Amino acid sequence: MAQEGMAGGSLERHCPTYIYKVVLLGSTAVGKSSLAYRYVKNDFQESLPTVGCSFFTKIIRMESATVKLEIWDTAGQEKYHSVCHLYYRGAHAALLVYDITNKETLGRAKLWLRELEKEFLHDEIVIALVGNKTDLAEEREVPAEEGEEFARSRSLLFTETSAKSNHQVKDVFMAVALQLLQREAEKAPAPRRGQHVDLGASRARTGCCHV
Ligand SMILES: Nc1nc2c(ncn2[C@@H]2O[C@H](COP(=O)(O)OP(=O)(O)OP(=O)(O)O)[C@@H](O)[C@H]2O)c(=O)[nH]1
Repeated sequence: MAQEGMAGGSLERHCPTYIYKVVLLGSTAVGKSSLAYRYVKNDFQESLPTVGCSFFTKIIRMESATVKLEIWDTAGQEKYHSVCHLYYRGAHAALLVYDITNKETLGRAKLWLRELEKEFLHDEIVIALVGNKTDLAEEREVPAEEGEEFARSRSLLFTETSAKSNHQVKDVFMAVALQLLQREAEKAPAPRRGQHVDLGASRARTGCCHV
């Protein structure tokens, strides 16, 4: 459980820490590892094939809370498909990644969505559809509107990114974190008159910090 230390000063403000599991799902070579790598290490490498699953963490400090994202990067190759459900079990959020230069990968992302819908109740998991590789605009096969329209029809977050040129990578993880926090706030019990209530903890494990 994440724990923040005490900072000096007489004014203490309760600041919870939320720990969320975020899984990256999608076909092989759509750029899942590259997105995680760009977000966590702010770097891009041409070759990062995933064997099974790799793991990254990222801490986001916000005014009302600290969010620790545990990012599970799953391998997209078919041979790993049968074990993938083990990785997304217990996830709070999923990024369904496709490659905008390969229409088939959007179809695969839709199949992942079906799998997630079997595993999770509707509001149990935050899902973002992510069209990656916008730097390859000339090779685009999936119009942005198509991804956007599909995401809207299924109430998913939607962003197009480029791990290579660092386009909207931070934004997509931030949007997920904000939606997770918003859900915490919605689930928290209504405050009694005069009572101060911070964002409540439910499914997410929480730690606590005082600043
Ligand atoms: N042009 C461009 N290439 C990218 C981008 N993101 C990833 N790539 C390249 O696409 C290839 C696959 O990227 P990975 O990050 O390994 O893809 P993955 O989805 O993790 O693949 P698996 O581990 O096989 O599931 C690599 O050659 C990357 O350099 C991007 O935004 N733009």
